[in-house]
Amino acid sequence: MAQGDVLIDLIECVDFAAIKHRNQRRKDSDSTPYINHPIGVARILTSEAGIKDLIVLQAALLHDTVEDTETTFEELEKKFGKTVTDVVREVTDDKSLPSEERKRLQIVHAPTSSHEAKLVKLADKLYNLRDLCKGTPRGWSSRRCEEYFKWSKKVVDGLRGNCPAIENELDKIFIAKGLM
Ligand SMILES: Nc1nc2c(ncn2[C@@H]2O[C@H](COP(=O)(O)OP(=O)(O)O)[C@@H](OP(=O)(O)OP(=O)(O)O)[C@H]2O)c(=O)[nH]1
Ligand SMILES: [Mn+2]
Repeated sequence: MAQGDVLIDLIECVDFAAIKHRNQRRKDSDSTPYINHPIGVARILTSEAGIKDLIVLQAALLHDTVEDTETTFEELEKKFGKTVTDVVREVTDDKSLPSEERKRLQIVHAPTSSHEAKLVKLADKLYNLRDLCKGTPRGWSSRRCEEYFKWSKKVVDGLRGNCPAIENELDKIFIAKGLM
């Protein structure tokens, strides 16, 4: 694919995700716009892990649109194609399930997910854990934060061997939290 076409495809994803997440905010003290998260996840993949795979970067930008907005997989497939959509599908929790079950399934599904989905999930976890290191999300107890670190370690253990740069950064956090 020509470089110009790659850039067009990426900007389409940034624009689509920005529109879909436009009314959402992160749970930090600044109520940061939610779109900072998917953009930051894509940036971890490009700037920290050197990933240039367009499918992975598109999936990173779109990864929370179905889970957290009214976006459907059909809509994604029509606009961005089946390959990107399948990666988003792999990293999307089924919100109809109770939270405990969703958390359990992330641990179960991590080891058998595709390489592309593992990369997105690793960057997603790194971004969220860095946020947690900066402050407690609105409405969270310190116990809930601790549980999130422990659970994340179990998910990440199933994603290992796919991206040393990101795994190394995650390990620094797990070591600092006494989990390794
Ligand atoms: N650390 C942190 N997380 C925030 C903040 N604002 C929103 N989030 C989102 O909260 C989710 C984690 O909170 P949970 O309570 O465990 O997730 P749930 O809402 O799906 O049950 C993450 O979803 P996710 O990206 O889908 O990842 P995952 O945790 O489901 O894998 C994360 O993006 C914030 O300020 N700090
Ligand atoms: Mn996310």
